[in-house]
Amino acid sequence: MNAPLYLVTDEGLLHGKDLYSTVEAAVKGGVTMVQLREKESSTRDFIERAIRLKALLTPYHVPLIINDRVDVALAADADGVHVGQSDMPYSRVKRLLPKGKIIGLSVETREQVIEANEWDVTYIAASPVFSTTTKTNTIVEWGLDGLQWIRSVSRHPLVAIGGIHPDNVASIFRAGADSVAVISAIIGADDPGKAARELIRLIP
Ligand SMILES: Cc1ncc(COP(=O)(O)OP(=O)(O)O)c(N)n1
Ligand SMILES: Cc1ncsc1CCOP(=O)(O)O
Ligand SMILES: [Mg+2]
Repeated sequence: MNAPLYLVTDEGLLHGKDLYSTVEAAVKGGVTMVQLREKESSTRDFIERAIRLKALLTPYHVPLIINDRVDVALAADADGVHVGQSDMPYSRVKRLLPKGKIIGLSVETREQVIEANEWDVTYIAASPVFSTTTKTNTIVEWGLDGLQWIRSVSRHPLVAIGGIHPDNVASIFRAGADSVAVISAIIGADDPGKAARELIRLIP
């Protein structure tokens, strides 16, 4: 996986901006992977957005990941799924998704990091690396020390998510992350393309 700048969507933070033009601007600015994260919408709306995003992203060769929902990923022929520790278990996701699809997994505890070494996930996501108001039902912040610890024991590519902005991007990569995933730093920005360009410039 080579996706150093990972954009996760959140309709609630668009503040009137259009989802598709926001994502396209961010991709033009340097985003290398996109996750459609819909916590409120109906299954039908989720699938419709996934199909539109997939069509938008394909010409840019940017993979589309679906949060939580394997059925939506299959319906939209997305490139993969991201699951957390309360979502469909890895073994089921693996069985349902065609070979070659991306599987991302959130890790919130040291035990979960060790357990993931048994599995062929595409990446693990340290969740959250820093506290964030975008998602509050989390256990504990990994911090930079936590990231370093994960890097030392995990065999998987490491994504960091939560509270990431231009001032802390470089330190996150120095701690061993392969990728930063952001919501508010791009989705909430007045100029999402510029925000993505600023972040990509800071990635070593
Ligand atoms: C890249 C990435 N990392 C972590 C998460 C969080 O997943 P989860 O813990 O299942 O929480 P929800 O996003 O489903 O609320 C993520 N979505 N993406
Ligand atoms: C989805 C998710 N999972 C862990 S933290 C988080 C939210 C990240 O949002 P932001 O980049 O705005 O802090
Ligand atoms: Mg989830």
